Amino acid sequence: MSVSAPTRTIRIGSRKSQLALVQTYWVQEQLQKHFPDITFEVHTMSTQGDKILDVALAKIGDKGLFTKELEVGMLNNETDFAVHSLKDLPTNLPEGLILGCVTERENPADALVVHEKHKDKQIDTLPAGAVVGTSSLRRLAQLRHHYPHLTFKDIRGNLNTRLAKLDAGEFDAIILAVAGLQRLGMSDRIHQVIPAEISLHAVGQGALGIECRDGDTEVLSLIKVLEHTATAQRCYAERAFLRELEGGCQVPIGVNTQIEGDTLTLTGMVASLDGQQLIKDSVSGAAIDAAKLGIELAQRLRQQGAQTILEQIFAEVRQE
Ligand SMILES: NCc1[nH]cc(CCC(=O)O)c1CC(=O)O
Repeated sequence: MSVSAPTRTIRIGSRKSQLALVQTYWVQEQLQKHFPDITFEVHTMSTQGDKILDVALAKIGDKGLFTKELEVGMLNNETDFAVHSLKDLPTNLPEGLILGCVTERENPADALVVHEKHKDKQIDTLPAGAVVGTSSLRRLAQLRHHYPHLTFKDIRGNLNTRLAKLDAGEFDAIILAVAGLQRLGMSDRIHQVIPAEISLHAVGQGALGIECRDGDTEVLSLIKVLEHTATAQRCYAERAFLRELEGGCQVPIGVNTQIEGDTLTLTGMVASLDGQQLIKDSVSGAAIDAAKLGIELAQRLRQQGAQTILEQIFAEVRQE
């Protein structure tokens, strides 16, 4: 009697948002092509971040707002790996889990999306008092620094909700990640790609991070086929920089990375919430020493006053 080899099923954890699903189905499709004999199943879950929609993100101290439930699924052996927007994945992962793969990055920059009445404007020509929506302290601090005449207002909800609020006239403009709009087929809403000189992007922005169990060599060998080395090196440098600086809450930290040959250049900034202080510097070195470069840049910014800015922010958040 012949017994055919049982087909292995790999279970992928994902959030339910439209963006999360587009990203997870992309990973599923790529892996299915590489491994036609394995079945890849998507298991969706709601995370805390999907449920709490009425509180400003910056005030929710808990990191891993969009990842915790997915991590519990892997630790309980209900799923085998999880697909995240890398920028939502905390720099310190729970015991037993690792960042197993970083995929090729889309444009990591931020985009300006404007209300129709400002279609002839750019970020530097929006009128004084124009209301700009963002929930990110990083975007807020950098834009306030450059454009103190603009008014900033918190905005929450998924991409479609935010765009609807903009179109309804609640905001003159909003800031969103270029990558998210591209992945959802809404590139036509990108009015301006904000230059890195004005706003450094978030750590990991535009890349996907695949998290799995530490030591699960089978799953690791599968997901590694989607790894993009240059993106991974850039993101390891960015994540080391953030890990070295952050405290217990969201902080205005931005980065930019470039790779030329074997050399990686990491630029990073820390700003005060009012945008009045902004400390920025760069380091270059071997791309294979990515994490070391991140730590080195963090130490340099500390020496230039970043520590004082961060302590002030931690104290303010604690008081609220
Ligand atoms: N937490 C929100 C989030 N997480 C990932 C993206 C976009 C895609 C990316 O940066 O990879 C977004 C939306 C945004 O910032 O506009």
